Amino acid sequence: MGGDALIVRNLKKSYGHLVAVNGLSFKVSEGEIFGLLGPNGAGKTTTIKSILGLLKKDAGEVYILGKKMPNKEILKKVGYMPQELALYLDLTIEENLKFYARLYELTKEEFENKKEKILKLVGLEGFENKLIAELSGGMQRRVSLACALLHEPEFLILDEPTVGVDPHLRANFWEHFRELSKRGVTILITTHYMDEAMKCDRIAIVSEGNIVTVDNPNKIVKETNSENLEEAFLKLTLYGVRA
Ligand SMILES: Nc1ncnc2c1ncn2[C@@H]1O[C@H](COP(=O)(O)OP(=O)(O)OP(=O)(O)O)[C@@H](O)[C@H]1O
Repeated sequence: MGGDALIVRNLKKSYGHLVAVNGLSFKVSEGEIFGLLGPNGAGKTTTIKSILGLLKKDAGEVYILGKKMPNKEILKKVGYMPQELALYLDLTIEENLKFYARLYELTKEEFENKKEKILKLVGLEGFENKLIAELSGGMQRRVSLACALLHEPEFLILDEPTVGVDPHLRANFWEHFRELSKRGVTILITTHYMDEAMKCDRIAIVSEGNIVTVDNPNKIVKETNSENLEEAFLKLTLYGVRA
């Protein structure tokens, strides 16, 4: 692993009186798969959106790939899969992919080359002409992931990418994430699945806008004297045990 792909310092974000992110600081190394784990409402999505500049942070500093955010140029090197569906329902899979390709300024040739590969990865070859509205929820998530990966980003931010995706494809996705990481792509991912969190190099457990612990998931299990990550997670987020 190389230098820091992401530096977050003292990030704060409130919605009115509600403090969603309460001064988070963490770093993610180049090529690392870093998970954000936390109960519903812990502040994970707010953290991600503030990192990307989609939400205006109240305080703190964020650097992605060495550049202070917000920075539009850096966003070209970032792939983002939001939790909510960011697809045009009345367009086909191919038309949605094309839309993202234009956004990321891919040439027609680059698009054609990458399209096949990406559709295969998400298990949607042959479905190019299907309307998004006609797809199942899981299939729509797969198209969203394809859109985030199309321009081969150096930094991937995935907000619960595998919700509604069947176990077989979930395993495929994770194999691909690991391959990307080996090639130096950095991945910041949120998940509620403990088996996925165990596959991360490190995780930050977030609760009520604060980081409770950041470490390798196996170490967190060990240091909280837990049988597994789920038990460690419950101890850390319900009973406030520190790892
Ligand atoms: N636009 C908003 N306006 C007001 N409050 C918000 C808004 N978005 C989020 N919140 C609140 O901020 C807190 C953090 O929400 P956030 O979506 O960041 O949590 P999360 O950890 O991503 O949750 P989940 O696991 O359910 O996706 C919650 O209390 C939520 O209700």
